[in-house]
Amino acid sequence: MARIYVAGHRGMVGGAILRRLLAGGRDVILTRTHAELDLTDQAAVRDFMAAERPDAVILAAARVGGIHANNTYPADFIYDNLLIQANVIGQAHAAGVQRLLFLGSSCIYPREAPQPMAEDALLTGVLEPTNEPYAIAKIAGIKLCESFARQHGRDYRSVMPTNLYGPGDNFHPENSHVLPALIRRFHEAVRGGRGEVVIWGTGTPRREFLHVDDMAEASLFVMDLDRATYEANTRPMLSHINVGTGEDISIADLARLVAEVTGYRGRIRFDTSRPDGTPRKLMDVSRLAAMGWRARTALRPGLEETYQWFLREAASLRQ
Ligand SMILES: NC(=O)C1=CN([C@@H]2O[C@H](COP(=O)(O)OP(=O)(O)OC[C@H]3O[C@@H](n4cnc5c(N)ncnc54)[C@H](OP(=O)(O)O)[C@@H]3O)[C@@H](O)[C@H]2O)C=CC1
Ligand SMILES: C[C@H]1O[C@H](OP(=O)(O)OP(=O)(O)OC[C@H]2O[C@@H](n3cnc4c(=O)[nH]c(N)nc43)[C@H](O)[C@@H]2O)[C@@H](O)[C@@H](O)C1=O
Repeated sequence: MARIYVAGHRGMVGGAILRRLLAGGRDVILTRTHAELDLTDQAAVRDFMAAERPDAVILAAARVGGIHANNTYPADFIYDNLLIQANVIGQAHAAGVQRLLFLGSSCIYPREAPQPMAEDALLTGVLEPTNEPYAIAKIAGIKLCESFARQHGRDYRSVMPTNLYGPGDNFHPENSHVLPALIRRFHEAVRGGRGEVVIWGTGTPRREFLHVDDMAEASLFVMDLDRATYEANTRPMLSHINVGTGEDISIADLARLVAEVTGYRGRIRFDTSRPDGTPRKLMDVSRLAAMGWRARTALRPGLEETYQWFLREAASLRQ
């Protein structure tokens, strides 16, 4: 019976990981809301870790947002995420926590990385400008875990998720990621009888979408790997492991799929004054596949399930 602290348990990924851990019934789960424990506050995180001394930490708390949020609030994205990561990872070590899983992001890879992007593409080229501050913070998170492993023997691991979606997502009209943003926009167009929906950019970028329940399963799979297997598959630097579906779709085709799922039959217009961001960021998921994990949820059923969740929860969505 391990005591596991899930940081960010009210978020989309943290919530999915919490559901999975509770369903497993094996462990005692520690949680704190943002109001109870601000992870940018080093003294508060130090006191929490010293008092609770969890056996393991899953770091799914972060300042998170889509291309517009990243492009508009770069200081918030680099500063808050550097603080959250340094505090949680550094104070976990100080409190003697031996096991930790850090969630990074696919944006850590160079904008022009060969596709699909393998783990060793990290730091081989310039990053996508629209989310470079956030990406730098995430790269620092990987290096924090790796360094506490090398210097202090900690078993601190990192997974790099591709774009995620599902229940508990952020559907904010401006600051969310593309998939939830389109669900909300097409839904409101149908309800409002509108004949046109505007999509940002050219529609030509491609994205890979992993359902958050698959991400939760993959996170615990990596967490439970024996250390020798994890280290053998993250050489030379004990670094990180990609998590994705291995398939991508253009934003234009995603929009058509969301239109079908929401019953929208009007026109789609592309607002090319809005940025496209990275042209493509398909993850090479062969390392994780070689260790025995693959995504199971196809995009169409995953989208339909997410839309049903959206309809049930629309009244209480994060604004
Ligand atoms: N969503 C995606 O497409 C992707 C996500 N990821 C990564 O996965 C992880 C989880 O993302 P996701 O679940 O989508 O994000 P969410 O925004 O849904 O959840 C983030 C959680 O972190 C909490 N949080 C933020 N700042 C603080 C703070 N200062 N102190 C305490 N808690 C805080 C939030 O609480 P509150 O809302 O109350 O502030 C929220 O519960 C992140 O590391 C993200 O970078 C990686 C790739 C893709
Ligand atoms: C997970 C990942 O998520 C972010 O990177 P991103 O994938 O570029 O982000 P996104 O999901 O917001 O956009 C994907 C594409 O979609 C197009 N797009 C069209 N219409 C809308 C729209 O209405 N909203 C949004 N958000 N995008 C739209 C948009 O123009 C772009 O071409 C970063 O957080 C990054 O750091 C990161 O980690």
